[in-house]
Amino acid sequence: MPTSLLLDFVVFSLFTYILRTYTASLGRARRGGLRYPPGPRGLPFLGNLIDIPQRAPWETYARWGRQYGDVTSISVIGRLLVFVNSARAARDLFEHTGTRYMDRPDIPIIDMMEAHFDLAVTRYGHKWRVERRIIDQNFRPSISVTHRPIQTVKTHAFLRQVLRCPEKTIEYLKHYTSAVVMSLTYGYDVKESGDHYVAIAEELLTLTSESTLSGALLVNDFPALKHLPDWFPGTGFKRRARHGMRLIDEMVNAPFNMVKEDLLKGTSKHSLVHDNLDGCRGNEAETALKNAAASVYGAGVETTISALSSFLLALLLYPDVQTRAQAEIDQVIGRSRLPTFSDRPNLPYVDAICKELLRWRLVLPLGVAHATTEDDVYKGFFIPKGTTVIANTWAILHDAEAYPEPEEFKPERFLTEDGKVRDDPLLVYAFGFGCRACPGRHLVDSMQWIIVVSVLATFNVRKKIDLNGNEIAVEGVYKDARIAQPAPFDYAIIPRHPGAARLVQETQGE
Ligand code: HEM
Repeated sequence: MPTSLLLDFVVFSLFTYILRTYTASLGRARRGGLRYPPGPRGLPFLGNLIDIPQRAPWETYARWGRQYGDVTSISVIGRLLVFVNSARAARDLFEHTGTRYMDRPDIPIIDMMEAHFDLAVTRYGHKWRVERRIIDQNFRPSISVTHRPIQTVKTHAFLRQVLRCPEKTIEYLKHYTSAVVMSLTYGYDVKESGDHYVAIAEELLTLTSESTLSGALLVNDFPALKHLPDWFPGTGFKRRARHGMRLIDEMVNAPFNMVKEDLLKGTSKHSLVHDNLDGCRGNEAETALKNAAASVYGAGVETTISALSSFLLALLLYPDVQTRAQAEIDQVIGRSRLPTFSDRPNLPYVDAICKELLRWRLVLPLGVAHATTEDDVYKGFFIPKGTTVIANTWAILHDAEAYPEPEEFKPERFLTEDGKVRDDPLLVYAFGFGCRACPGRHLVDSMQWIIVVSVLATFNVRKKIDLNGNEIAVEGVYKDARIAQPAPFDYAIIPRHPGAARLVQETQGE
């Protein structure tokens, strides 16, 4: 029996390969002799599967970009992948071609989990437009301004937590991010530890992120595998998919139903769901709202935590940055009050730190993969409909010509000679491209700024001292993951002066 199933698998895989090769040959007919974008030569059948590195793949793709051209392609088991390695090519493909590059690729494990609630993986079309509109309307700049009071209250709660237990600062940064997002989306106050909704969402995000990493699951390259029975060796991905479905059901429905119940009881607070439920007519509209709300958590929390964790790391590795920012804050605000959003125009160096944080350790070095909705020809190379197109944002924002010494954390690169904040045309690509660009970018802008300025105003972040009185070295290493995450590192964080601790304590009861 297993032998016949193994045979089935081989037949299915060959079928997949032949189908892709056949589709490619149709493509060849359509492309009238044009070649695919250049790239490294692959092996028969596997193509470039073994050329995809597990560590920092964006560096390899950038090298291919220098070797073969800004737009490079490889083939993985008959599937074409295109990498975009320069700002100019990204503009040409993503901004000057309408919606031709605005689809998402199919990912078999995502289909198996039925994770289509998530806007970030939703194919371009009606469902995407409806759910995207809900998020755009609730996070556009004029609405984002109204989110500031919640961000300020949650920031002060974070400062008090750090004062009480500084060694848990990273944990509290995570709490701050989910607290802001859950409050804006569902009007829900996240518990300080062991929160059910946060635990479910975190488990699901880890599961999907591990399952979609390149090479992580064979089923993503051989979709035919999903037809194997559950007991067949190596089909653990099926259990994983079923577990994912259960988590999704809980993550999408539980907080949404909580708001509905609270509305009936008259205890619901203002939030994205609360404010939009009234206008919901019918099941389809309600599902769209439910999906949009869950997408905000799915796309907004891990990404923002990544940027804020890199902030602590940057302060440890670049102590001069901390000193200069604190001097600016002392001069503009003094030491007798906490910063507020109205101080922002007078603190250009703090703004420059926030910009450099988005560039230095990119939250999503390869963005989120796009796909083509129709055939295209770029500079004489053929890119067929359905091709996965990956923007190498890391290569764009680490280009040494645009950003000298790109690996260094240098906020001053975002200042003009007379100390004003410089408008940088490329940084926006940290949030993606065209109509798929991140709808949460205005929220991030204020959520990140208020934490950065408040920490700098009240605490000193220093290297931790070991039992022998020596500083513990900080390597600044990142884990291998789709969303950048610093590997655990040691730090000490102490109030800057006695008055700072008092200011933080005085926020109790807000
Ligand atoms: C530092 C924090 C963040 C970064 C760097 C970031 C970056 C990105 C990027 C690169 C994309 C893909 C864009 C593309 O396909 O070209 C994206 C998509 C998305 N982001 Fe963010 N994001 C952040 C925070 C947030 C927040 C707080 C929200 C909450 C509203 C959010 C909601 C979304 C959604 C819903 C999508 C999917 C958009 C679509 O496919 O149409 N993000 N983000």
